[in-house]
Amino acid sequence: MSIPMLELKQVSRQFGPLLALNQISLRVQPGERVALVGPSGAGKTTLLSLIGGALRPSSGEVWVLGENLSRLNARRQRRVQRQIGMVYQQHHLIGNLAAIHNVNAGHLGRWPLWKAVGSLVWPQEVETARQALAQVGLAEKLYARTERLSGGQQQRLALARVLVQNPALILADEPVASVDPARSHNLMQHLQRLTQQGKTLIVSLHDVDLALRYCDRVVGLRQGEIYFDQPSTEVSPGQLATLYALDRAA
Ligand SMILES: Nc1ncnc2c1ncn2[C@@H]1O[C@H](COP(=O)(O)OP(=O)(O)OP(=O)(O)O)[C@@H](O)[C@H]1O
Repeated sequence: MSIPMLELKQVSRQFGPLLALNQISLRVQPGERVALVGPSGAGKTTLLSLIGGALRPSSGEVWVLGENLSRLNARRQRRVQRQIGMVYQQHHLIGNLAAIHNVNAGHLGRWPLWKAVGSLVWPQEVETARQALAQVGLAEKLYARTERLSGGQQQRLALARVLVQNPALILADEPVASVDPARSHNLMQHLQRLTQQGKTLIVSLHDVDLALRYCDRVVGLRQGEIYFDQPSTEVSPGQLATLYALDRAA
């Protein structure tokens, strides 16, 4: 069997006295499309941050691409990091730069410093950036100032940056927040297409319908624990109602 893209081994994370994640074990194979759903505060963002390496577990182990994230030296950590692309609620774009510079930020883990700095004056790899923007329907926005793009366009720009990075694993934290329903479907279709090209997707979603429609596996989180983990075709309305209702009762 191939090395899992991701493996969490009894991972817990505390913030002071608060146990945000409790003994989470999860294995994700390359090419899987996994949705994290659950009520606010269930631990979805914390889980994605642990996988992305932005947070360390309080106990347990996080393995990505066969490497234990806690045991890596700086060089190997960078190598794993380059294989992880992030799409956030806030797009983390630099507003006063042209779209191309934000797209080219996807190269930063690979480009030497001189090239990254030089590209701000004389944009590098323009054709790659143009193709990535074209893939998300923004071909004509290559030199548009980022802050003049609409929220939905900025979201797609953030996705173009991930396309340029070309990671093996994409982590998306509520990527369709503050986007109208048509754009939400459009963005999810883009993400779905990426996994059809062999990438792995782990996406947190408040919209359960999107999770069921675009992901093949759904992990329900509740109060820091996995409440269910199963193919989206097998998730029942009753399970979902309980996932959210239990939290309200707690
Ligand atoms: N940096 C932090 N310091 C203290 N507590 C935190 C921190 N980050 C998260 N938490 C707490 O951990 C719990 C899980 O938060 P998390 O953001 O992971 O939930 P979530 O499922 O992503 O919620 P939402 O759907 O509202 O984004 C919450 O109780 C939250 O308040």
